Amino acid sequence: ELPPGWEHHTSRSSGRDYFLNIYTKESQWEVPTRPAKKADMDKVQCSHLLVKHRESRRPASWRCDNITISKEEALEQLQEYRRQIVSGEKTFEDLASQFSDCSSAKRGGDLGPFGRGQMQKPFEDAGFGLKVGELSGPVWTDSGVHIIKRTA
Ligand SMILES: N=C(N)NCCC[C@H](NC(=O)[C@@H]1CCC/C1=C/[C@H](COP(=O)(O)O)NC=O)C(N)=O
Repeated sequence: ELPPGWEHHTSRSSGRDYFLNIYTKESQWEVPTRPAKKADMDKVQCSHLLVKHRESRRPASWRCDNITISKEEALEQLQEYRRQIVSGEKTFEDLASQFSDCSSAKRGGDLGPFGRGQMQKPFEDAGFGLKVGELSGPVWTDSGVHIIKRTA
């Protein structure tokens, strides 16, 4: 008998049993011993690619200690990254790791889960407005201009 919130499945490829959390859709090989955790609806998890410009609140980053490009130039760069992601030429994580002006670049842009009140408002509203897996258009904050991917 499984704890509540789990489904018992058999993997088609390996024939092994696995267990599916019916709330978060996460699966695991280990037999669950505790009830499945529900999605923490008041939090979202997002990754972002930030391009800073000379009017950013902190016009510096791990990539560049004095950022002088204009807002227009930052937007052009960001739109090119977005095009490459949407076309499938590049992955979000690759471009964020290489080009994001946020320290989260080291984690492919991942900011971890956050609730309301933590991020600058335009970023928060964009993140909470995305479906899981969806990619935002350009989002402006005092930090610069971002594209955001909601991951959970
Ligand atoms: N909770 C988590 N993971 N960290 C705390 C985030 C604090 C928050 N940060 C932001 O809103 C900017 C925009 C979205 C992401 C973000 C990242 C900024 C961007 O770079 P900066 O303008 O700071 O140089 N780097 C770190 O904070 C804020 N209220 O200022």
